[in-house]
Amino acid sequence: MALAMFVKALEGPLPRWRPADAHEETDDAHEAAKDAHEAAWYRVAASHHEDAQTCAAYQSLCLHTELFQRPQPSWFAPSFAAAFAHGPPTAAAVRALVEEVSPGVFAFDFLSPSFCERLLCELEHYDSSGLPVVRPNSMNRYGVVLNSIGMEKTIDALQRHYVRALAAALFPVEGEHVDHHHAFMVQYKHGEDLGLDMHTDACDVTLNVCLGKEFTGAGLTFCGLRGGGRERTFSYRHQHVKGRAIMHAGHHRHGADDILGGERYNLILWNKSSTFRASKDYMNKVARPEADEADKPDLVCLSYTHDDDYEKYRPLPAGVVPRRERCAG
Ligand SMILES: O=C(O)CCC(=O)C(=O)O
Ligand SMILES: [Fe+2]
Repeated sequence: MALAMFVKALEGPLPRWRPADAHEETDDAHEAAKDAHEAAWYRVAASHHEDAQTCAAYQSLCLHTELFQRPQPSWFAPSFAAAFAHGPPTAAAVRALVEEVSPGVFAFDFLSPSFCERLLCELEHYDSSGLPVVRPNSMNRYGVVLNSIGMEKTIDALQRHYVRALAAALFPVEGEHVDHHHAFMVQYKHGEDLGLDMHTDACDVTLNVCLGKEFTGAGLTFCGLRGGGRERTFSYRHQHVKGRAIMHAGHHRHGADDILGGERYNLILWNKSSTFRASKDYMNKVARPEADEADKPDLVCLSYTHDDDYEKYRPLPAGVVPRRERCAG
């Protein structure tokens, strides 16, 4: 019976449950909802199917097959590999490995320069393969989602064996047990995206590591925590260094300053925790208001994507549609 239901589910969405005495007048509404539900299911299924085909196709084209397997100690900076040589380090050892460069922002040497170069070559090779490119999110017009090219298992292992211990030690509430993720590469250069508007991440704990290449400008500006009362107050400007990573809470407002010259590529891992997301702490977090627009913000902390009062303080950047028009449309 259970097997039969499972097979049925693979064929398509299960029929929606309806109370036996549902009134006939609601039939049309129910039918419309059922159609929408089914259409959504088929869209998701088609997209999974396309992703699976892309991953399989790229396996025979990729440059470095080891990048699609378990992470190796040689991928990491020596200090990072040493800290994990005998399994995940204690919280005290994690604290000794990282530097808290600003409250809630931790920096540490993470990847070896040669690994950064290999990963970048692979991602550039993917880009020139002609296979479909899944972009990271609505804000990044370039870059690629790593799971969509076949690296999901590698990133799963990276999260489980390395990142989880860091997130748990540095963010004991949100990061106690990160267990799923969205992993992507972002890129900035003249003629493409120059920077990234102020935002918070759709995750619990973010890991952000610079892969190179050479660049000037392109700092990462931090303001406050969403709902913390000082969300739009400047706190820190980070200068990325190849191989070095930062870890911060997803609800820490940040944005990428425009690049002035060269090219910058970063690998971003949005870590999410199922346990945290089922907790009261999480419910309280999402219930907090976005930004306190009563307070006078620091100009660098304003977001044209998220703040209704942006234009009260600054003209919109060229080409940006006012938020009220975007939201009305
Ligand atoms: O460019 C960066 O370093 C950060 C990018 C970022 O914050 C994001 O993609 O969410
Ligand atoms: Fe971000």
